[in-house]
Amino acid sequence: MTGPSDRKTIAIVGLGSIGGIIAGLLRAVDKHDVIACVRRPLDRLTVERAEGTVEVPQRALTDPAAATPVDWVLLSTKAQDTESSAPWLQRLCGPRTRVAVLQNGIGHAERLASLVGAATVVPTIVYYNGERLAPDRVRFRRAGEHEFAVADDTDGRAFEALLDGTAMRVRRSADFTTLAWRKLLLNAVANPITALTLQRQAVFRRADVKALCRAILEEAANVGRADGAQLAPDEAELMLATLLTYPPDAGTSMYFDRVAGRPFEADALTGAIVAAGERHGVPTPLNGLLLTLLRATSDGLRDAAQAERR
Ligand SMILES: NC(=O)C1=CN([C@@H]2O[C@H](COP(=O)(O)OP(=O)(O)OC[C@H]3O[C@@H](n4cnc5c(N)ncnc54)[C@H](OP(=O)(O)O)[C@@H]3O)[C@@H](O)[C@H]2O)C=CC1
Ligand SMILES: CC(C)(CO)C(=O)C(=O)O
Repeated sequence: MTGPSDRKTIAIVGLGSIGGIIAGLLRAVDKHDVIACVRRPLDRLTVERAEGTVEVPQRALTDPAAATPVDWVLLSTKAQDTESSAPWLQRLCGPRTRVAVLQNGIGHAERLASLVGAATVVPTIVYYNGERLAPDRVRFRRAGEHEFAVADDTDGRAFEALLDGTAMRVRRSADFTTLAWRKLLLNAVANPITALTLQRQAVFRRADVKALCRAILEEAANVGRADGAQLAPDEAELMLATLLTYPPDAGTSMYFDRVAGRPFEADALTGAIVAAGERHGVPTPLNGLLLTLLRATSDGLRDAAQAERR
């Protein structure tokens, strides 16, 4: 049972697919004070999910100057928007604040180190699938046995406790690096292929796409092993099998960016694999090719959006 002293203040920066879902579910349980840190006003949130739709009022701030230090920040912007979240982090972080990073990719702590002052960074792996249907409406799909993974330490346990009552299942692991690489492998194929083909996950049912994914995954897994991840000899095959457990009509975060004409999270995902390959002397021709295509497509979307605004 939550006592008055267990009630925490939680600020969520990045109220999109992933942040909208966790904000809505935390608010519904009402064990903590949830503040949405947003760029446009928001007073309600609806989360669609298999167990039933949740509709909650939402307290929101639109100006970082109005924010004060909180117990927890949940950062769920795209990785490339981390820098632009700095004014929020500056106001929300104090020495007793924990900043849980709800972003794909590896190296969360390094990405955040210069932005959080004396606060503690808590890396997380997000397994659920989110789709933003409107600024105040998100769709939540579970994928696999857990919604999150964290390190099995004091901060990881505190994150798990924070979500108590939300029905979010948190895996604690003594080998966070391996889990982070496994998730990155999934993103190495799921995100680029859906974004570049402009198709939802049904595209992974094609034999030619599966063969391509297998080759991309084998290359990326070699990099992960060199980076310290304990990956199985048949990790590529395992990841492909995991990918095929997603419903064919599920999208990916990068697919939604393509549809909306937003820049891609290319450098934090495929780019992280290529960069780690360079560091360890492991060749990455396929991931390198994907990275070039992603960057070129992403820049094209940005240029088209700018031209439309003129
Ligand atoms: N979607 C998914 O299924 C999954 C996504 N992830 C990862 O989760 C992270 C978030 O992805 P996702 O939720 O899909 O992304 P979205 O694009 O849906 O949401 C990102 C949100 O960040 C907000 N934002 C960006 N910059 C700022 C800023 N400076 N201040 C305040 N808000 C800001 C955007 O606001 P605005 O609306 O104003 O643009 C938007 O609401 C990514 O790292 C992604 O890879 C992980 C697992 C699954
Ligand atoms: C694994 C997947 C595809 C789940 O939504 C994801 O992490 C993303 O969309 O970024």
